[in-house]
Amino acid sequence: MIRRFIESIYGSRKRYTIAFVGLSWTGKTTLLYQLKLGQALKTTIPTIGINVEECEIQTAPGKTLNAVCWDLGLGCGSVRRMLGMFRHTLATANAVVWLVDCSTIKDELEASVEAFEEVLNSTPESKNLPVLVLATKYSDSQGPEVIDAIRLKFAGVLKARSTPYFIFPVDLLQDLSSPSSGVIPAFDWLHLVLEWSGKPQLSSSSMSEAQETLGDELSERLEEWLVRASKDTPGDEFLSQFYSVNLPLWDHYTHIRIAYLILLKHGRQKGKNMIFDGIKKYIEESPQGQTRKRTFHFTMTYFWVQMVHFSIRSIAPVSAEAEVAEGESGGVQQLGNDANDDFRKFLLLNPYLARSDLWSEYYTKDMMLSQEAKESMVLPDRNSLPNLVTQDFVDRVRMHF
Ligand SMILES: Nc1nc2c(ncn2[C@@H]2O[C@H](COP(=O)(O)OP(=O)(O)OP(=O)(O)O)[C@@H](O)[C@H]2O)c(=O)[nH]1
Ligand SMILES: [Mg+2]
Repeated sequence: MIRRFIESIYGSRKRYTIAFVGLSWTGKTTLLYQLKLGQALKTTIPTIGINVEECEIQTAPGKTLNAVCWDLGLGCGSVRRMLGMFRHTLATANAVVWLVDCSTIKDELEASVEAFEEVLNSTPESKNLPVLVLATKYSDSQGPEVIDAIRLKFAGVLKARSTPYFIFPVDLLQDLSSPSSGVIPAFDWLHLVLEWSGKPQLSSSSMSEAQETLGDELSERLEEWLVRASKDTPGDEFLSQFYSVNLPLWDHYTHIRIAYLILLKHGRQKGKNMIFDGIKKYIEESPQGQTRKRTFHFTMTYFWVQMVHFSIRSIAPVSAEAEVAEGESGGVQQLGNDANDDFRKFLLLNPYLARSDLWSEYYTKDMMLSQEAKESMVLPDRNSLPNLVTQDFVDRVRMHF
């Protein structure tokens, strides 16, 4: 089913699907936007969830590799923790691009190879995928011996497979046309391999096989949410039910959809207050038992508003929401008939939002459950909340295209 949603969102035009994977901070997002925008991002922040872009990569004069590229962020977790979520992408991918950071191999090479093996073994399909290993930040490293060390370590896993692989040193911050970039030769190799392998360009793996790989609790919840969203009342009606304290359920899904719809419609500044006031009112006036006598939690509400807003901006950078928020025009965006489809797309690209305990990546339990956090906004004591610096940069570049 997840595959069907992906196809309904991105269409079934023939092109390759390529998954970018690797330990944190190895350059996945930088690579994605280099390929998409032809320009390196000046700053990035750790990716929570998934970035996906359609890229047209000029691999040789007159040759274009059309690819849907998935940047599989680790959020604050490890590759192992995220495997359940990655599986459905890997099950439909035509190739894996694995990134390993040359400048940290002393500490991370071992972990990278281990994670690499886990990823390749995570689905029946990924076992047979061609692999391009990009040794990133090569100019910051000590030169060819680093690549030798990477080759040696990865050889154990790669040689045991019968599918093509290659390791390329690259510098993702260099202009793609610069000889020290290395990105184009690497993708030229991959392009040749993909053409040569003659695989259908959208993997033909049967849905049931892909489904079998979705054992993970979060994947199951995501599927449940996607079904629920497809049958849910249209956006404006859902919001009317919220304002009139008459929603059928009051659960995590409901909260995420409320935040999504209001932020989309009213922008962040006005929307945030509407969400806060609306939730307070709902808790006070809700039908007996529906909110199980929960009291309003300031920091928790702020946390989810921030995460949903961040997620909206991550997938729809120059959306009406952004214009309303940035223009501060006070305008109201009408929710279209396809609001349910948009919400499904939103969920699909931001699956981590279905984790009701996501806050624990940022706050300790003691902090979040404290009286102070309940009554006012307290800052995270584990990791800082994601912000929009990177995304704003991407938006600005995009607007010039
Ligand atoms: N010098 C140099 N810096 C790079 C290169 N690739 C990425 N970086 C920098 O490394 C940092 C991490 O890059 P990201 O693209 O955010 O890495 P990521 O793999 O997406 O990180 P996560 O989302 O946390 O997993 C950024 O500061 C990049 O500018 C490279 O090839 N050379
Ligand atoms: Mg990233």
